[in-house]
Amino acid sequence: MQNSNHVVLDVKDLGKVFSPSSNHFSGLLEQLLPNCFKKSDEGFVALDTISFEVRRGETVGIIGRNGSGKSTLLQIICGTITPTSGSIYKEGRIAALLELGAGFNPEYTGRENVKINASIYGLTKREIDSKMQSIIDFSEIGDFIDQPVKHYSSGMFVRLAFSVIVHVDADVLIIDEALAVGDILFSQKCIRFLKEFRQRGSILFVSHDSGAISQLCDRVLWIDSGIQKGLGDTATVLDQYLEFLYSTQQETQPVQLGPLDESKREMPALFNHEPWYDARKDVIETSNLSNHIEICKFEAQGQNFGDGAVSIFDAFIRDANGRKLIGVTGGSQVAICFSFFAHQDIESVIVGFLIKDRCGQVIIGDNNCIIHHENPPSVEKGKRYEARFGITLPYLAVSEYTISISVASGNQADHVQHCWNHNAIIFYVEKGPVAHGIFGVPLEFCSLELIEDESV
Ligand SMILES: Nc1ncnc2c1ncn2[C@@H]1O[C@H](COP(=O)(O)OP(=O)(O)OP(=O)(O)O)[C@@H](O)[C@H]1O
Repeated sequence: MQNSNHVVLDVKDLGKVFSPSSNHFSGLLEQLLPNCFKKSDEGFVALDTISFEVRRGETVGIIGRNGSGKSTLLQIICGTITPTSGSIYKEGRIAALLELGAGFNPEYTGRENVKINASIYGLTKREIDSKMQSIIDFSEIGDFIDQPVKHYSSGMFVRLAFSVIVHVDADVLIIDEALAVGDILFSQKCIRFLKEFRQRGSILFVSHDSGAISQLCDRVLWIDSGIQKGLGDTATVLDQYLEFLYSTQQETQPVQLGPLDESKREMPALFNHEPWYDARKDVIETSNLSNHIEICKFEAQGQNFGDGAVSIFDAFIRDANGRKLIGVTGGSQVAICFSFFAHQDIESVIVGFLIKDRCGQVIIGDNNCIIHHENPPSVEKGKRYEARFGITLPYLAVSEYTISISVASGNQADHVQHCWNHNAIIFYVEKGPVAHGIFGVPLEFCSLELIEDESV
């Protein structure tokens, strides 16, 4: 289904204040993390004037750190918590997968809980009976369906609860984080269902997993400490959120440096070995499957964040001979490069890049941590440097891509961002040989062998 302008969920100026006595746990958290908490005279402000809408056929993601108010918001929308202020307009049948086991009675069997749950969603007894086997099959919990759910693992709870909402013909699905529980095969099955559901319904999806959010969501709402920090297209809001997670640092210093004139510089060959071998290379390169990639110029004014100890002033792609490229084909050896100026001496420098697709999903990302693990590089104040990552480009699927680049220091687990540039390089792929998947790799051979002849 195409997104329409028809609004199925309209949340306006929603607020929630928990009374001080309502939860000892939040009181404890408040003592431990005082900066994360806002108080009002009446109690703890869990949500403060949240407004957004979900249109028919749209998938909206909700992100935010732990305790930011995501579950509270979903519970208010589902009617299990009353808001302190604001209003909600809802249309159609809403099915929700909230916290683990919510809505299940632990003493009843899985089958009994399915009956109760499905009837709450408005299914008749006849409908429930006709769908029961399919619900059990989807959940893959087998004979456990006749055990009391108090004996279920958390994964089994999610399987059964998800299976119920798959079968209730909802117009709007509300999913809280739950896909993180359970095994990867079931998670993939759920993601496949949600992708298919998007064709006919709307989804509100809470997750800490920006990969899942970028795969599924058209727009994202970002909440922090109960305050709406962002609402907009997925890639933009995920970038803002990432920036915020690093935001203990100050603004980047303004970039005033231009690219260096390379016309008089000798550039040595960057690679000393052959690129990959693809048995289809000649066909691909001489046909309209050639994976031509058009590269845009570095945008100095692109979004930066970091503590400003370095300024990135150029980013580009070089070919194997070191020439800056405006176009390239998938399967070529290239170096993803960027130059920066060091405003101070820095040790243990980490340089890295992320290639993301149009939805903000990371396709490839790497840094120098492993290659330089024995001898991490340092930079000196007042000097310019160029970071280069030599890779063989895979064949990329038709899309628009961006490359984010960064300079940090420390180690993989614990580092300070000096300068992160979102979307430093933008490039486009208009055609290519990728048959399935996100990108293609060389097909070195493909054969069909006779292994036994039973006709003789
Ligand atoms: N019943 C309650 N009484 C008092 N405070 C509550 C209550 N329920 C939630 N809170 C507080 O409201 C805040 C928001 O909680 P909520 O569970 O909505 O956050 P969240 O974003 O879903 O977190 P997480 O990502 O960890 O699931 C937290 O500080 C929490 O302690």
